[in-house]
Amino acid sequence: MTLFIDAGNTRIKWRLKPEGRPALEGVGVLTDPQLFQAFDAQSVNRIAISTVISEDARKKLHQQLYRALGVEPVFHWTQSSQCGVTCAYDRPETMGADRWHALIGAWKQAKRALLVVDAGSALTVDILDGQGMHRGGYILPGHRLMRESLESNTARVRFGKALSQDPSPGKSTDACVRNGLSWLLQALSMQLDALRRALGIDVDAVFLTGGDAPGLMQLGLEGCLRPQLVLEGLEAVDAEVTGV
Ligand SMILES: Nc1ncnc2c1ncn2[C@@H]1O[C@H](COP(=O)(O)OP(=O)(O)OP(=O)(O)O)[C@@H](O)[C@H]1O
Ligand SMILES: CC(C)(CO)[C@@H](O)C(=O)NCCC(=O)O
Ligand SMILES: [K+]
Repeated sequence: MTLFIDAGNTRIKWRLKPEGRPALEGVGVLTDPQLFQAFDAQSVNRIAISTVISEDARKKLHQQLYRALGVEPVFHWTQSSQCGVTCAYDRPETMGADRWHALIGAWKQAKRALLVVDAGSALTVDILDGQGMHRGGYILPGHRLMRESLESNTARVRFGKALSQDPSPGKSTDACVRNGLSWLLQALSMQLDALRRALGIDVDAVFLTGGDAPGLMQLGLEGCLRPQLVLEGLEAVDAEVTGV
């Protein structure tokens, strides 16, 4: 069976699909040596990967998987056109494979104009029109990266880790920062909503994924939560390549 992997900048998500049995899924971090020990070495005969990690980290992941499972993994990258979706980039190979696979996962389901919001380490927004043409997107720092950049570039702005869902003005450093990020993400939700309406996209065609997606929904962003959207697109791409 095939092992599907989405290796992001922070976390790695995987899915195994045994025939006739429910899929096995998991989340981990690349530095965990136990990560792949859960897989039965006998039964995995193909590994398909979507990744945005550095070339060094990618080579390491390749080695780890080969050692653990005896299978050479196949890496899937952004193409100019695939599975009905056409990339807007002049240089498609420079667009993150996670964005591409998320778009394909969403297109496979919706087959109409749609938005994908991936709120992971970075937050990305991508637009597809009703013909599957990618109309471009946005890349922003994610919630954790925004907090970290504030913390590491100021001396006196110190605050707690807990996320806030309160966008009201703060009256302490901690509340100013935490509520400030909520306020910003609420503004982002409003922008996304305006974009969606301007493009005539209904709520069911807004696909939300990534660790911070539930938080965005709590701040008012409407859409469908699809935590495994990248893996879903990766599966479609791999099926097209292998002809299964
Ligand atoms: N258990 C968790 N571990 C890490 N991040 C988490 C967790 N729960 C929520 N988050 C939030 O999720 C965000 C990271 O999302 P996600 O796990 O999708 O990242 P990622 O997939 O590793 O990132 P990317 O794919 O963009 O590299 C962080 O900004 C953090 O606020
Ligand atoms: C933007 C991220 C980090 C989101 O995971 C990833 O898709 C990436 O590394 N992209 C490369 C740059 C681009 O997509 O244009
Ligand atoms: K991601």
